[in-house]
Amino acid sequence: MSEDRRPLKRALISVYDKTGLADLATALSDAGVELVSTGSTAARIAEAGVAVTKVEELTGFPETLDGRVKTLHPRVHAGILADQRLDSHRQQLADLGIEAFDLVVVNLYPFRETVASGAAPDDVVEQIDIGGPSMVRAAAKNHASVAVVVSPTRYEALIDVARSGGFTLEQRKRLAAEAFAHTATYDIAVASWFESVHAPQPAQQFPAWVGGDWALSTVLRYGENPHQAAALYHGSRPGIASARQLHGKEMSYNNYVDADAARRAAADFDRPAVAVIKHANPCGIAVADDIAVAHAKAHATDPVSAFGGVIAANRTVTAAMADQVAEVFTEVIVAPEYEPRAVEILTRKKNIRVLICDADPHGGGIEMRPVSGGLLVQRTDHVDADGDDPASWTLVSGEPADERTLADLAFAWTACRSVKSNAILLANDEAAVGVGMGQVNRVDSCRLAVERAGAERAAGAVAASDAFFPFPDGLQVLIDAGVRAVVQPGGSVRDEAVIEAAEAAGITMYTTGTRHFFH
Ligand SMILES: NC(=O)c1ncn([C@@H]2O[C@H](COP(=O)(O)O)[C@@H](O)[C@H]2O)c1NC=O
Repeated sequence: MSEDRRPLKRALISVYDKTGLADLATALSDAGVELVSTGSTAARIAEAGVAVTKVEELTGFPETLDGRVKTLHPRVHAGILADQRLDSHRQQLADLGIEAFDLVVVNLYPFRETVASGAAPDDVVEQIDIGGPSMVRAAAKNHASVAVVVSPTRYEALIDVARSGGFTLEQRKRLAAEAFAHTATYDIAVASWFESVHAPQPAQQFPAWVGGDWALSTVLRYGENPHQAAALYHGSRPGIASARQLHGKEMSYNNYVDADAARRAAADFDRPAVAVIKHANPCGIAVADDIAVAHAKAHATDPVSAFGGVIAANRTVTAAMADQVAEVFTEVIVAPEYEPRAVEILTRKKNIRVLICDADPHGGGIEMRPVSGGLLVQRTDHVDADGDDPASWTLVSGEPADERTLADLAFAWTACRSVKSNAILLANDEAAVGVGMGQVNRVDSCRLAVERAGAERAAGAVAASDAFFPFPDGLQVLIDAGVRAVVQPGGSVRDEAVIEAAEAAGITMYTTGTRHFFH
């Protein structure tokens, strides 16, 4: 037996979640561990036919105030906190007639779940566990003497250890680290609820404090580049970090970034939509009545760039779409669902990563981006913001668009939102035909979009610009390429000159009054 291994002789068990409790109590008792427990935990252990001492027998004080005070007693906490390496602590316990604990098993009141259930504030407050975290923190602090277990997922290992002589110091330290993370996560949930929901400051749009709560999902092979170590963490909201992978190699750092961008792009549309992403930008995006048709159109935007792309669909992937996808080397496909036949088709391809993720990519309504020394927080950019509905647009040049042109403009305007600024997107038949992305001036984005489209597709296309044209030069590039209608936010000090250029060319131009920068 390792020197720092401490046998488990006496355990305090107080759990809200009784999963696996009877088996645990039976196994611990069989291994010679004496059990002390709170109200309904003790009742459940006794029901399993296992000897247990009620905590009130230990404290000589009844569990009171509707359970608000059960274990908050020196006889409990001295038993947890005594550093059993110290003669003085052992002596003091002996003088006080208190027995030490070697093991604390606690799980907490379901605070998060109670909030999620929509319970009334008073009921939520009642689910703030006080005694539980106190015991967990005390045991974690005293890991030199005590092992602490905060999750039923650890019971199996705990039983093995109880039978084989107890935890080593290294193991107790790991359990303590887990326990402190557990209570910290719990307190972040409580503090966040108080800050944002229970005690908001109406004069202030954003909370005075934001807590982070990220758990390691996996260590990735590497980061953006092979020399960068990287890992994936997940939070409490569902999203790409918790997507289910049905097939394919391990997701990479860049795969996650691109899959997130792809989902964001496809989710902006109500109709079936497909986005093909490369380096976080769409190289193809389209809508149609059928998801396979949307994919065929999105692929046709730029078949060269689609090679090695990341595809997101906002509908169930059909066998017809899967057949098309299987023909092109694709890194990742992510969708809310797949037809069984589509999975069969896709999983025949060795390299494609097939992901299911049906979480709303805009869920939560808040976006956070770390910057050095801080965090930028903003409300999520929504396509349904004022200005996105064509009915609210202002016709500033040319004839009002016919139905088809207006549908193409609305598509281009929405699709343009997922293109990194400066963004210009040319579209036809509700599919992108040329995308100019990420340029440091708008003229270059216009040139790029036209070049990508090619002369034939640019002529007669519509165009969307994510922000106003600061000069007529960018617009002129589009006009010269034969673009028939343009939608842009407007609002430049040179709007007049820009509108004049549109009028001189006789093209239709709408302003939206809303900008959709994306960095
Ligand atoms: N108040 C206390 O002294 C106290 N001591 C333990 N608890 C919690 O009570 C629960 C277990 O209670 P029971 O065994 O009655 O189901 C555990 O989730 C534990 O974290 C307490 N409850 C809340 O603070």
